[in-house]
Amino acid sequence: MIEASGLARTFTTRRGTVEAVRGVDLSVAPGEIVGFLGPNGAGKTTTLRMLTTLLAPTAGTATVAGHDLRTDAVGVRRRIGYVAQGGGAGPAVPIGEELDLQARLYGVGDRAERIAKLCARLELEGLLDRPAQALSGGQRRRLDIALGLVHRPPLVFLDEPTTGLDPHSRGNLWEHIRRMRDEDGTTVFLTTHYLDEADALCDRILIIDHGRIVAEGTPDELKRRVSGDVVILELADARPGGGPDADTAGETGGGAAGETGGAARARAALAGLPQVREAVVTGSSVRLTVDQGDRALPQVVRALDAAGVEMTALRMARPTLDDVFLTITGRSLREAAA
Ligand SMILES: Nc1ncnc2c1ncn2[C@@H]1O[C@H](COP(=O)(O)OP(=O)(O)OP(=O)(O)O)[C@@H](O)[C@H]1O
Repeated sequence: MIEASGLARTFTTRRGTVEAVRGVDLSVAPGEIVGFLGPNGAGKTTTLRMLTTLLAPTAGTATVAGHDLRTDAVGVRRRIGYVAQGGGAGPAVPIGEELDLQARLYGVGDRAERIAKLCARLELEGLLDRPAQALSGGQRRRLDIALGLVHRPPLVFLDEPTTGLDPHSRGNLWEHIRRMRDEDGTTVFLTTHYLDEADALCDRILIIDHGRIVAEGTPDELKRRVSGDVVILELADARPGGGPDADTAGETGGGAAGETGGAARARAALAGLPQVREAVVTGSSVRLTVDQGDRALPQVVRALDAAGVEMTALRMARPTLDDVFLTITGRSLREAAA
């Protein structure tokens, strides 16, 4: 649905040249929800504006929804929907008229039917007499999406769709975006700087920083690639020698001298498991870094059982996308966006 190669854009300002996008290659399959994630100023909007024909690339080529970006911008525009970043109060006309005008502009034949269906789908029924200024933030974003979808585009671009919405409205909008794909097969390309949004909504994520794509994959792949999963064990008996009178457990890592009895036995039992990459002991806790935690967990339990190591608790934690960004760029996404 999208194939782009070496897409770049520089801006010339009074202060000099800004390389907003420095050569982006990307490929989006039909029916995918792809998230373009990065901090403020990373180049997300500039890339989106190029892919939607609003901005000419300085270099690179792309085919979008079957049409060449450089030679057939009109063809691209007919086949895509673009929902720009939120903001602005919108015109004072009733939203029903706004939707009707948009449908006329695109030459939609069955306008009334299309608008009724979209409004039912996006929970805008009963609001058609109101102007956009009289809508809540969530309703306004749903109207923006309805306007972008009125001509049934197979591909829709959403620029930061949930920025400024409260958590309930964000969750609600995610549902609508998912349904758009599940029920109509619409391909969705969205930008966001919310990690939870990319994680919850997207099949695949592209991470952009300083105008370049620095990582790409499903949310799970990205998290696994960077840090593995973390399993935390609480040992019933972590004291030296395992005896009831022993006192300090101490902090050890990597099998240091003075490791406690239970912890030493746990480490020995886990050493042979291929999925366990690292074990760090802190007091009575053992923190394991493992590949594919859901598969490793039963084996960890069996190995500890066989070695007679008693546990009081066992939990698995997944690395977050923020960990991914931190590992790749050396900065947290929040710091980078500040
Ligand atoms: N018209 C312009 N003229 C000069 N510089 C620009 C222009 N548009 C964008 N830039 C610069 O290009 C870089 C990328 O901007 P862009 O808006 O694409 O980032 P973004 O990732 O979408 O950020 P945000 O999350 O804040 O929307 C920034 O340094 C920005 O200041």
